[in-house]
Amino acid sequence: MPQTRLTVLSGPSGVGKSTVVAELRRAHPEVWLSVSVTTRKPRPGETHGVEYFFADDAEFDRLIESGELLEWAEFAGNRYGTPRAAVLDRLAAGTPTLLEIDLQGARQVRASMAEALLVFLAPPSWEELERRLRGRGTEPPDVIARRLEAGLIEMAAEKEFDLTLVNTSVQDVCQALIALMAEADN
Ligand SMILES: Nc1ncnc2c1ncn2[C@@H]1O[C@H](COP(=O)(O)OP(=O)(O)OP(=O)(O)O)[C@@H](O)[C@H]1O
Ligand SMILES: Nc1nc2c(ncn2[C@@H]2O[C@H](COP(=O)(O)O)[C@@H](O)[C@H]2O)c(=O)[nH]1
Repeated sequence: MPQTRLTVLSGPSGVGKSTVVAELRRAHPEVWLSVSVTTRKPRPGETHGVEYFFADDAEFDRLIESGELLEWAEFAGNRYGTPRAAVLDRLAAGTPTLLEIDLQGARQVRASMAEALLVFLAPPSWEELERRLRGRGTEPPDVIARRLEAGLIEMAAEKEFDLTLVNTSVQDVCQALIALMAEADN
């Protein structure tokens, strides 16, 4: 089976990346989403090995030093990284493969895998982004402020991506994303 092209989905915190990816995987279970490692504490309902592999700082340091991460970044006070081997195995097997990561991680993927498809997920407006992030209710106000600060930087980097999808409708974004992934492999 041919090697597939890696797809990366990025965008500011609260734009709806996880929501879009969950819908995409519901409708297209053949797509494989990388499970990242993070030093962030689990939110209620999150399970080790499902949303994330939750790690302490020492374990994260070890993963960096051993070269086991394809990319990693510090985001709003926590570290996040993509386990390298699982991604390379899936790509080699021809599995449609998706990363949901921040801007710093997307830049690292671009540097190491020039052929990757980088998709920027944008909010319909800044006000709607704030509404979604606050409405999710998973972070205290100081963390929301840090995430919005990072969001300003992410929004300014939109042009670095191959294309932008505006998350007005989760269904529409999923359809566009799956079409892009199929196109990228042809
Ligand atoms: N198209 C949409 N219309 C309205 N609300 C949406 C839409 N997409 C996502 N949301 C809502 O916005 C909130 C943030 O979504 P989500 O957690 O998926 O964002 P995220 O980009 O993954 O955030 P983070 O980067 O912080 O993990 C959630 O409450 C979700 O239900
Ligand atoms: N560079 C990376 N960024 C990642 C990775 N996994 C997730 N993320 C991004 O972190 C923020 C915050 O996520 P949250 O779950 O705490 O809300 C968000 O932008 C994610 O896309 C990763 O492996 N590398």
